[in-house]
Amino acid sequence: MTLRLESLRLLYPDGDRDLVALDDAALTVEAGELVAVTGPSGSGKSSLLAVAGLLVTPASGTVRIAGQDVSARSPAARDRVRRERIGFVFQQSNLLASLTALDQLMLVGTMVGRPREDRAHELLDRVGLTGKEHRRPHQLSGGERQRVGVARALMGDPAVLLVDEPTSALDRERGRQVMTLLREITKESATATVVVTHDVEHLDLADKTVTMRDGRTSKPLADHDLLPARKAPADHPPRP
Ligand SMILES: Nc1ncnc2c1ncn2[C@@H]1O[C@H](COP(=O)(O)OP(=O)(O)OP(=O)(O)O)[C@@H](O)[C@H]1O
Repeated sequence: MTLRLESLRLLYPDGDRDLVALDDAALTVEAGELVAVTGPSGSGKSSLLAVAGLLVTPASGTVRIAGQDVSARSPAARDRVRRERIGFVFQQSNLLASLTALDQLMLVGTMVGRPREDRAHELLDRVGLTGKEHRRPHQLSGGERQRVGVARALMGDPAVLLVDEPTSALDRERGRQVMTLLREITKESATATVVVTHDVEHLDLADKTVTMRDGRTSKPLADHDLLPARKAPADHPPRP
């Protein structure tokens, strides 16, 4: 399903005036596509993710999933869309300290009405954590915790995957593994994936990159626009 954000404007009260966090921001992410959102601190990246995830209601503009305007619905209906259609992966993985990896997934499975242990095992296997299902967060590395976070987000079979700074707490190699995993999952599960990242090093793993500045989104750039030298020549045969 396609995620489409159109003409988003988001204001935060700031003394006697409003701070404009999103200003005519727009983004389209097709199913099976990973779009990176980058930009300086305070440019509106987290705000864009919060609006896309129906956590915050914009002053104007729309959030469409599969063509339907889900931003205009009642709070209860938006909660349902969030539960049934959207998966979140957070910066610090946000795992519950007392739960094992398996139980982190089962908790979300229960919340979305699908507490399937076989699916939880399958997902933990998919993110490379077979044998570590019964470990608690403090018994896992930072990269492993982040991978539990990815598996957990997939328990509800989301159409839209929203990921906030997945590599910021990881070293370069582990960060790249997590980004590679997100790319693979996006293709396999056909999610419309948005990854907010400061980490320009891994932008080649995105299908498109959008840069934010002062609440505005740039025109999306494809990988080959950003990094022409890295593309294999076969991808770009010389024009006759
Ligand atoms: N809850 C809030 N109340 C008031 N202003 C806010 C709030 N959240 C964010 N802002 C402001 O909105 C603007 C956009 O913030 P946002 O967090 O979306 O930026 P960001 O690009 O994600 O930044 P960073 O990279 O530092 O996380 C900033 O000027 C910020 O100070």
